[in-house]
Amino acid sequence: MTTPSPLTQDELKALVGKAALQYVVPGAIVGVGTGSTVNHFIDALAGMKDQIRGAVSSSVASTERLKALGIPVFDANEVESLAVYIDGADEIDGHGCMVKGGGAALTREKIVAALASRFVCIVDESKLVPALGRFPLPVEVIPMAAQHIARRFAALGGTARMRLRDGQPLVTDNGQHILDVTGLSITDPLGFESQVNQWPGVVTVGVFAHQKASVGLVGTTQGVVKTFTY
Ligand SMILES: O=C[C@H](O)[C@H](O)[C@H](O)COP(=O)(O)O
Repeated sequence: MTTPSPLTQDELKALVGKAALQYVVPGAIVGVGTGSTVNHFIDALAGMKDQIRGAVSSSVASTERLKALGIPVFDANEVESLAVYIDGADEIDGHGCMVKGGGAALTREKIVAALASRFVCIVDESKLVPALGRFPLPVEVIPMAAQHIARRFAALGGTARMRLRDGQPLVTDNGQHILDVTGLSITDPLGFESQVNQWPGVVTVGVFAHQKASVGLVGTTQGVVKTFTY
């Protein structure tokens, strides 16, 4: 008897991306996040595009993918609210608090998530953590404030590095830069998010605690597991 080979991380992402379709409300506009897991969701969503009005997207990359598949994309200013926002995460704790921004889309992700009544987070099991802080924390900053903000993180015991692309500071969809901060211990995600949000020059901190996930769908080798619903 042969043992089935374990699923790859990408296969787990595909599994959970497809499972998220059950949260899409027919006839509605769906909030769509960014990243490799969400890309699987977008591809699956194309199969039911005739049943939805369209999407509000959190990045140029997701917008391009949605449009290429024939899914209409609305500007966030055109909608008052969304029933559901579906997005991945770089890590998620047992309370639904997340670190996001590994794909530099954190600011628009927070904006679209804020419009939604329900945040469905789709991850493979490698993203589950007992407490936030394993993944380098992305922080979108106004370029002229980068060094000042890096010093503030150093005072908290962290090390901030400018994210580079092709040897130059990465420029986000919003024309800003990203600092990736290691060495932090985020014991109070709500308080930490509020604190960093107040620093001049911070556009968005990648802790999602005020807008945490209401549903967690986790792709595991045993199938998709719903971790919590608030
Ligand atoms: O900025 C990017 C987002 O926060 C992503 O949702 C996050 O990085 C997870 O991406 P992936 O599904 O590719 O691991």
